[in-house]
Amino acid sequence: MTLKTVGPVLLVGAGKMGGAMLSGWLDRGLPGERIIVRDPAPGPEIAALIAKHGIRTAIGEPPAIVVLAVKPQIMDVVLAGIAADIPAGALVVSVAAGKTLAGIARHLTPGTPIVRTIPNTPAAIGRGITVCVAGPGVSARQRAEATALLEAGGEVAWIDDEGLMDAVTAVSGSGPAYVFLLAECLAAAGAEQGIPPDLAARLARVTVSGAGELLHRSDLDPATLRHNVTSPGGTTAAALDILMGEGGLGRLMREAVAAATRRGRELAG
Ligand SMILES: NC(=O)c1ccc[n+]([C@@H]2O[C@H](COP(=O)([O-])OP(=O)(O)OC[C@H]3O[C@@H](n4cnc5c(N)ncnc54)[C@H](O)[C@@H]3O)[C@@H](O)[C@H]2O)c1
Ligand code: PRO
Repeated sequence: MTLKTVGPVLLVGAGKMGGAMLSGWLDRGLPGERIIVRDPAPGPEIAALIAKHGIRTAIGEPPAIVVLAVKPQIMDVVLAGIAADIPAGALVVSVAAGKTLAGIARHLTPGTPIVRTIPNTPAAIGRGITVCVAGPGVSARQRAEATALLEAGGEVAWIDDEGLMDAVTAVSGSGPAYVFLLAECLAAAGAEQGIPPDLAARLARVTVSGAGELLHRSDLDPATLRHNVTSPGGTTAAALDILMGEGGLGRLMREAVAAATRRGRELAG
């Protein structure tokens, strides 16, 4: 199945995540006329995409896929409002953190096929990863259709155990924020050592994105790439003694991912 034949797709919520997915779909050739966007307050960039690509904001041809990309906290209210507009047999794809298949199904006609997913914002440039779990009644064709749509944002992985979704959210859904924080902290630390702030920010940005690109292109694992930077007794080793020491990045990351996983469970509602 190709992206060009997917849909029509109704996107409910075109904020940071829905907007990133929309950009990915358009960049990779989903025609604007096969997309409907429902968002009471789209940002200027989304409004510009809607105008440029002739995207509809009201339902005409019934959608074959409905992508739910509103905040988990308002999902129940939004679902109650749009349930009647979801045609029988249409596939519902949720990207909401925490919200379970059963929690979404409660609002929909019994038997509605639902796929719960967690994408991430690099989907905007086709470099994200989306993890999916299918509810009962999702056909092989609908799985293929969901995969084609989500692959516009990068890689797609299917899992069978919905219980893993909160941990997945904590790793790949939230993960880009941890990497951006690393760039912020690296810049701030460089400035503290006397580098002018603008240059420190540039060094951090190019270093983090360059290291990410090297990881992306290389066949080597991250530990080997790290070893390749680390001369025995050198400067990197001195820094890694801190970062890999007790209370260092390993422990902080474990605690951070555990906290995000717990929060996902709370958001189930
Ligand atoms: N941002 C991420 O990195 C990320 C990653 C994975 C999953 N998610 C999930 O994506 C969902 C959206 O998160 P976000 O970060 O894009 O939030 P956001 O606030 O940027 O976007 C939400 C959008 O929903 C719109 N909206 C509000 N009420 C609506 C309604 N009644 N009908 C239609 N649209 C409505 C808002 O105007 C806004 O544009 C959440 O459920 C979140 O868990 C986000
Ligand atoms: N952003 C959403 C949140 O912070 C879900 C993963 C990334 O809850």
